[in-house]
Amino acid sequence: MMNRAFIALGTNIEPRYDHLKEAIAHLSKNEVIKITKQSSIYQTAPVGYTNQADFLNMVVEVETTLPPYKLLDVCQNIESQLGRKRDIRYGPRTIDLDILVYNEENNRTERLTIPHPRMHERAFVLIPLEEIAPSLILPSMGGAVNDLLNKLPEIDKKDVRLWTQQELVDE
Ligand SMILES: Nc1ncnc2c1ncn2[C@@H]1O[C@H](COP(=O)(O)OP(=O)(O)OP(=O)(O)O)[C@@H](O)[C@H]1O
Ligand SMILES: Nc1nc2c(c(=O)[nH]1)N=C(CO)CN2
Repeated sequence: MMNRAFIALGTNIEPRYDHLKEAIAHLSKNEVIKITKQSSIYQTAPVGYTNQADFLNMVVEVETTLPPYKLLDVCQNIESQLGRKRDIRYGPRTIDLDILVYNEENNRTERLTIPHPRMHERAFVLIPLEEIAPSLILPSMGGAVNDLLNKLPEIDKKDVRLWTQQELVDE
């Protein structure tokens, strides 16, 4: 069966753009995962643990025959392959892949909670997600992506802006 999932990517250790590109390449080369939509890349101020570098964030839509836990395995293997080390909670990372949504499923275990429990309060997730799926409905979170984004305080959104490849040249 074909399933639709959304995956959020984030990185704040250089070379950030390369980490995004490599993670996308790993996803694409998986025979049972097809990337069907890809947001722009956004430069975002760190949320949570704020004493760290700015992130690049984006969201992709995928079609896959993998069940949720297998998709999580793929995401975590990509994180390991790109050299992610886990130390500070919410701290710096070479790459982070979070499953935001998987079909209409609601799952709540420590290893995997879907929809992602913090996505509705994160502008760095909702802004790229809105770009590719504005009317995606998240019943457990109280509405469609564009509604959730409208409910976020302006102050949370002001530090999320489009990132251009020109900035790669300048970096
Ligand atoms: N929807 C999900 N997507 C990815 N990981 C999840 C999800 N739900 C639960 N997890 C679990 O969360 C654990 C910690 O993930 P991670 O270290 O990436 O957290 P974090 O990125 O610091 O914080 P956050 O989860 O708020 O983005 C993972 O080991 C994974 O099993
Ligand atoms: N801007 C931004 N801030 C974060 C991010 C992230 O991807 N982008 N990820 C975090 C850990 O999940 C904590 N804080």
